[in-house]
Amino acid sequence: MSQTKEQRILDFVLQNATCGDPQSVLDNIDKYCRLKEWAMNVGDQKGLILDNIVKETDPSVVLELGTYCGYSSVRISRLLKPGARVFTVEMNSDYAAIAKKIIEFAGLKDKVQILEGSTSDIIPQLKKKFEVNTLDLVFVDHWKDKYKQDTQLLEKCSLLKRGSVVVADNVIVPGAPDFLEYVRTCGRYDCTNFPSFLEYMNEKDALERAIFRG
Ligand SMILES: O=C(NCc1cccc(CNc2ccc3[nH]ncc3c2)c1)c1cc(-c2ccc(F)cc2)cc(O)c1O
Ligand SMILES: [Mg+2]
Repeated sequence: MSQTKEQRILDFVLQNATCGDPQSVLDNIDKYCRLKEWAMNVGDQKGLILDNIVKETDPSVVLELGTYCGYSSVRISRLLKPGARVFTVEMNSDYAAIAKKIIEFAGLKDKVQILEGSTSDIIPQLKKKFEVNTLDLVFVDHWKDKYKQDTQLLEKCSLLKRGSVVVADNVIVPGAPDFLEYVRTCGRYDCTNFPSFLEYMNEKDALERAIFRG
């Protein structure tokens, strides 16, 4: 059966990274996607900015929208204190299967729970089904036209508290203009833009950090 790009990324990690070493998993995904085949991981440059935001926030409960191959799940969960958790939502079951293997290879399966399905269905279940009270950090990296509606859904489901940090990837490329306009003008967030570059390319991109005011 012909392989997918995501299967080739997984194979490269299994053959070249060190089992139980999250940094080697990240380094090998970045190496493959820079040298062989581009893929939509947040990447090493935006990844360093994300690392700093995670370290500053020191979150106990993280929600990620858009798992893909698990690169940012590994990136975030490798920095968490014992007992802290990442819930990551992925609608594409092929991506979810690859991510599961990459997260397990990195030795982080006890910190990360992959929730398969649409954010629209899963976000309203987080409190009752997954025993979430509020979220300390949200990393938004799924369909760009769902960023705004899902941020509003998080508010509606009372999953954000004062100080909850929402970080969005790709606010320049592909862009999420309605999300940016919303968080910057609705009066409920303190926003900061972190200019960087599109993963593995020289094109400008940015992360946006929106801290919920409560
Ligand atoms: O589009 C992107 N990522 C999102 C994404 C894309 C496809 C499938 C899914 C499926 N996953 C999923 C998960 C949960 C969900 N809940 N509801 C729906 C749903 C869906 C998600 C993306 C694109 C580029 C990019 C491409 C081309 C280019 F030229 C420049 C830049 C760079 C990135 O960094 C990106 O992140
Ligand atoms: Mg992205």
